Amino acid sequence: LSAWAHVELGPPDAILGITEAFKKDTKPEKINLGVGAYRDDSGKPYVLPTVKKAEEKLLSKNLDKEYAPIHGLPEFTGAAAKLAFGEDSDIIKNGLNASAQAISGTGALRIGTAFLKSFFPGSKDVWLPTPSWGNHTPILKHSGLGVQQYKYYDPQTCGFDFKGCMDDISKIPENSVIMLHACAHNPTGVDPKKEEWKELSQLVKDRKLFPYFDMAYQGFASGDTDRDAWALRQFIQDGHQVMVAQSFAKNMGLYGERAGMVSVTCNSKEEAERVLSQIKILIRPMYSNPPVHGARIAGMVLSDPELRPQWEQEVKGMADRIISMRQQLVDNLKKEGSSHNWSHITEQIGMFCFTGLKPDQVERLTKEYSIYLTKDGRISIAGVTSGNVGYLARAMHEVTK
Ligand SMILES: Cc1ncc(COP(=O)(O)O)c(CN[C@](O)(C(=O)O)[C@@H](O)C(=O)O)c1O
Repeated sequence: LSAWAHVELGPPDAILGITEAFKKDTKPEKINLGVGAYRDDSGKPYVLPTVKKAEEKLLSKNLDKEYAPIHGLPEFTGAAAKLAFGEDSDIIKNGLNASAQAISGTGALRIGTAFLKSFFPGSKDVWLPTPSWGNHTPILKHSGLGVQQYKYYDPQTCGFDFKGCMDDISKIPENSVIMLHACAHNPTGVDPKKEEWKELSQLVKDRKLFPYFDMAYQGFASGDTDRDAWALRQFIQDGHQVMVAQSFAKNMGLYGERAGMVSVTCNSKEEAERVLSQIKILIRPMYSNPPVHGARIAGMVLSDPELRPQWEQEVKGMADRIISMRQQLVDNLKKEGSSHNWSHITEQIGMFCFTGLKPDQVERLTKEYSIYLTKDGRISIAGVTSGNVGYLARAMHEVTK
């Protein structure tokens, strides 16, 4: 009898499994709106020109392939910290951030939650918005933490349930961890307004909650990297200690290079050194040290005086294309004669649109039109192009008549 006779076939991943199904579909008009990966207007993956330029510069340096430090390449972690906290942030000036390169945003969340499990002095429950990124719960469970939820999305308006969110947060037990999406909330695309963020910050402080920011889309939401880090920086300005997970998958197109970082803000340089030492002890038995190529690219793009401004333009270009696709989708839905209010499609921000489609309507889009999206009705606007937006609008109109 095989040792694995008892192993059951697990379900496909709710998000990445959509791409697997899409690849099997042979219909020419098929559209993949599942995974949050940017495509240009011809539906092709986009390698940023600054990333290509950085790779050429790196190649000419003939670098070795030695191990990176456990907590990553300093030329990456230093630049990534400035991107998140701001070029002239006191956190950076006073060395108050304990920052470790991670295996993209997922790795940053995994290490950060493992650190919370071992060292957070309060509750081991982490409070997620409802809904949140599908992988947040499995990551928290992997780290041995509990998962609780607070209200966030309002299905009636397809917008932010600010009142419900504040009510729920006011009931979260003190000294718990609260997960916040810094910008471009996944899966809803719904972000609090600045005034609402300020009230959330005050309430999180009153409740003595610890904010863990997941910032996977900095620059990709509004097109401006400072604007997209506003909530994180506002919380820090309001005196919160924070943990933040960064990803360069979307804003630098480094999906498969797995470049990310986890940072914890501390009260002194000495405390940051103690915290980092413990993060390194968590990393070493997990994967020992991170991949160097993506970090070298990201570090160079962020700090090279010629590449940095170009990159900011490229990120803005991606954000702008998505914003214009949102508008074109709404215009086409109107042209199809849809009587629904689709204004949430242009009010939401970032990679995703929470359409409000019901599971049976989602099912029809896939079965009858070969349009692939997650069961919850989330579509990646990055998969919409001027070539397929008309077909998408017609299909959405047909299934929502
Ligand atoms: C909120 C959030 N946080 C972290 C990540 C991690 O990303 P990475 O590990 O690649 O840096 C994603 C990516 N989420 C997806 O875009 C998505 O929801 O489709 C997709 O990449 C994924 O892995 O699910 C995300 O949406």
